[in-house]
Amino acid sequence: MKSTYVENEKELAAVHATAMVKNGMIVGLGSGSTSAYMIKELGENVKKGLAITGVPSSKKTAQLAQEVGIPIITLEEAGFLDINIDGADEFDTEFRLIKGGGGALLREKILADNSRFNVIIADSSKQVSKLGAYKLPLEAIPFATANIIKKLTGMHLKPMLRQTNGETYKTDENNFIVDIDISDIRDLEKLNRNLLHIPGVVETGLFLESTDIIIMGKRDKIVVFNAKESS
Ligand SMILES: O=C[C@H](O)[C@H](O)[C@H](O)COP(=O)(O)O
Repeated sequence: MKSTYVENEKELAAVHATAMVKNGMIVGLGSGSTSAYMIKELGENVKKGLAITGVPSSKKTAQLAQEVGIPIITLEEAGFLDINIDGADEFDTEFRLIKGGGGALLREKILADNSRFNVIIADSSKQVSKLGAYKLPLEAIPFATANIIKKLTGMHLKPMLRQTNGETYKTDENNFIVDIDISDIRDLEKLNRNLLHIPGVVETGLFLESTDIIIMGKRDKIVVFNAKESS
């Protein structure tokens, strides 16, 4: 069970971010517990008259959005998103993220890539000076996963095939997740390129360039990091 203050920080950041969602917008809806706060708040705003459409990044998020009354459409129907709001497992001072703790990294990265503006919402435990205390998730196709794991072992990345309740975890796209240890890696851009070169690795949870703003809850305050202001 997470401490109450972490939950408060998540909710603070999530609610703050919803103020950026205006009438008529198409909104990318992230996955995970922080995004769930954002989706519930947006649902409240929809009940009060906010006219938006959501594009969910996972089946779980789609279900929650429907439960709280946010009309949802597919990415194909949307074409492009006005804003995308999502959580993160870690972020550093260069606006780089590890995502995919909940297994939704592939659709999340596609939404981030198809959005005009990307907002990350997080509690303060997600802020790190160096990415990698959290394991980096990779999405891999089942046919290739055993051999991918051998390659990753050879790269000293300590791969672990993700399991839940004794079964191999499957993503919404019916792929597997392999979690790797990147704590010793210095050049994340190079690592990401190398990982994506392995046939059968569909995507990585490294989000290196997509983030515009990070909204972080810190105790009872909000801290906003703006990528434009820092570059
Ligand atoms: O796959 C899951 C997503 O990338 C989440 O955004 C990430 O794991 C953060 O989740 P939470 O808000 O529950 O910490």
